[in-house]
Amino acid sequence: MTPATATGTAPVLAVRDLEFGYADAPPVFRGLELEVPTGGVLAVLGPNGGGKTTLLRLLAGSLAPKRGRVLVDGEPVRPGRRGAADLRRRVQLVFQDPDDQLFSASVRQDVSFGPVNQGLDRREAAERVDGALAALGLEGLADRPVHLLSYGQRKRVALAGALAMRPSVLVLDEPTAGLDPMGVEAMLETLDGLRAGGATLVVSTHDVDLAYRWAERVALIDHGLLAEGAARRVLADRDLLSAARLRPAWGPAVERTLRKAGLLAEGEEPPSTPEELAALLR
Ligand SMILES: Nc1ncnc2c1ncn2[C@@H]1O[C@H](COP(=O)(O)OP(=O)(O)OP(=O)(O)O)[C@@H](O)[C@H]1O
Repeated sequence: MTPATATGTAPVLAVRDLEFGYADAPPVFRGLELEVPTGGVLAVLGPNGGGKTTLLRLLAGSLAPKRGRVLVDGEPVRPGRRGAADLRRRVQLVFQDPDDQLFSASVRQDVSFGPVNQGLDRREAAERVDGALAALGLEGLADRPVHLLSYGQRKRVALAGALAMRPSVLVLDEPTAGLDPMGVEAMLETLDGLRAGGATLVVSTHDVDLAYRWAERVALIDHGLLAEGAARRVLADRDLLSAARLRPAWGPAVERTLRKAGLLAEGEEPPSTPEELAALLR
């Protein structure tokens, strides 16, 4: 991953004047401008069909823009297959459904696929695979057949495979979708660990409350960028949420109520879990 850098430095990824549409359909994006700050979590929110997956795939080089550019570390991605392959290596996409990503017989084989295919020597590849398995708590499952794992475990294996590529940016399509509440918290804890290590994460979600409590920045999209900025500001704006066809979050309403009741001082962070809220009200 990139070394630890503070949010607010030059963007690690940017799109400029980007246009993309699927065959025989109106463009999903036209003139799209977006920057992904280095370090921290950018959550991409929008309604069903709004273009979240399409944007993530454009950022990760698995779709090519019809017009405009993607820049990594300020450098435009070269046109053509080699440019796209370079982008895919530096920006790793983790699909929403792990079964779209996993195809090897065992967990270790699957996580090894990227590093081995990249031509790394065996020792370096094994080191990366061991590191990724450890980061995801999968050491005990390394030799298990992938198809015998639970959905949540398969999601972790897919993430480990991306991590083993040591990308500059991890792009995760709905990483918490389909997980039970404990699975969601475990996934967030893992992603928090990566963030603390300096990773840049781009995460799509429909969950406004999750983005409010967890992401530093958000991009609201619905066939174009509606707003981008600090999660606490954008997601407290009911008009913006309504324009993005999203329901208001509980978080901002709770925060407003606590401040009005004098239970939260100026500059004090609002609670981000039910337990923290309960402690504040005790
Ligand atoms: N392979 C494809 N071929 C044609 N149209 C597509 C394809 N994939 C997506 N679309 C269309 O592009 C638009 C954006 O879809 P996309 O999957 O990016 O939205 P999304 O925000 O990720 O949706 P969801 O929240 O339902 O996953 C939609 O109108 C969708 O029907």
